[in-house]
Amino acid sequence: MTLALRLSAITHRHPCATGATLTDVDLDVWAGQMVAVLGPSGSGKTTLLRVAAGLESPESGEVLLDGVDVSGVPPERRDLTMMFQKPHLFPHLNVLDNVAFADRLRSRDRTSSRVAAQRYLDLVHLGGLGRRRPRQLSGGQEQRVSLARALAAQRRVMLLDEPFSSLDTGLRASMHRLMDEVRATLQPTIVMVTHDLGEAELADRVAVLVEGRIEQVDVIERLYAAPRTLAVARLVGGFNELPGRIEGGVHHSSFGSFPLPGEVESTGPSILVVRKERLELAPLGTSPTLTGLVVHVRQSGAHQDVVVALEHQGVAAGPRITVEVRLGSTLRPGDRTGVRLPGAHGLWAVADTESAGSATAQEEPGPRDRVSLRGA
Ligand SMILES: Nc1ncnc2c1ncn2[C@@H]1O[C@H](COP(=O)(O)OP(=O)(O)OP(=O)(O)O)[C@@H](O)[C@H]1O
Repeated sequence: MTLALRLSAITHRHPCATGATLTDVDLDVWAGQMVAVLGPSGSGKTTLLRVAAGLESPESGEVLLDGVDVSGVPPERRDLTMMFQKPHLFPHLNVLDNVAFADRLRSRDRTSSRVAAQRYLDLVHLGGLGRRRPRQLSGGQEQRVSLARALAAQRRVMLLDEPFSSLDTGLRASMHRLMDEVRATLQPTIVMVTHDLGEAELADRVAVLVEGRIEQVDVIERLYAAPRTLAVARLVGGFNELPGRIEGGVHHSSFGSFPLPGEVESTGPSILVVRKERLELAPLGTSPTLTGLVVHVRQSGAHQDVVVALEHQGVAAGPRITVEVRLGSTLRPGDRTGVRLPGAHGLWAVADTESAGSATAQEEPGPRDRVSLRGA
């Protein structure tokens, strides 16, 4: 596989901003693949795309296209195209000529650029709308035309900045299906920024950006199963958190001692992060791992989330954990219940940097006071 785009050690600071917007960001994008940059609002996603496109200059670091440093190359001469949340179609051109525009810029003759544009319009299922003006299109159609135009430009890398976030749920789902089709047909190289986990699932790999730093680059399944940091776990969502400490591959807390999978190798303060769908409610008589009081039962999509305040020394004042129940629950708030944790293969732990930070003031933590992931 060829490395199409590499962002190497990018640090960026906006003029007048107090801190850096991006810090030491590395990102590799292989030809034909799609990488999603997932992060909360303000984490620096758009700035990262703008640096790649040459619309912002980083304080340090390099942007390489096919191995060539393009840091000094202006945006219009970089082999990249950008697609935004708003389509930005040319209002005075019809749909076909909007899509043919990049070819016309490359001095291709009108007829053959229109023939090529028609193929891209067919690909986005708007083959019959070539003669319309952009104002005669719906929002979803405009975004399809915008996608066709970006594809027709045939640039090395497409940079998509939350392109579907202004569409309603149904249209967004149909754009996601279209992206799958387009990727299967043309294998474009794509970097797409999004704050939507469902959208990130379209990509081959997801780079999680939090406060300007890449916290993890992984396939989506690993983000669900093995987040590297608490920030990643919280962004992905659906994790319960039990603070404690790891010693010898076992997580210890006032709620018990739980062996961790072999790849979690650490000592020190750490938080057991357990997915809500991996927990089970268990009757009290069956020696459950934990006990607690139901405080809330709510519908979550097709499932129910049962929120349980854990008991510690007979008082239900511990952390609240959520158990996802697929078949519905007869439990009601105020009921006492047991909860069973999965075996080691379903458990994961991340460094508790907040506790580790506060420990520094009282005691000097040892050099091994962090969670590291063997083989991750
Ligand atoms: N031109 C600018 N000057 C100063 N600060 C800026 C500028 N543009 C963005 N910022 C700041 O940089 C940070 C990152 O902004 P950016 O737009 O890259 O984040 P984002 O993750 O794309 O956010 P969103 O998802 O809300 O679009 C924010 O704190 C923002 O306020």
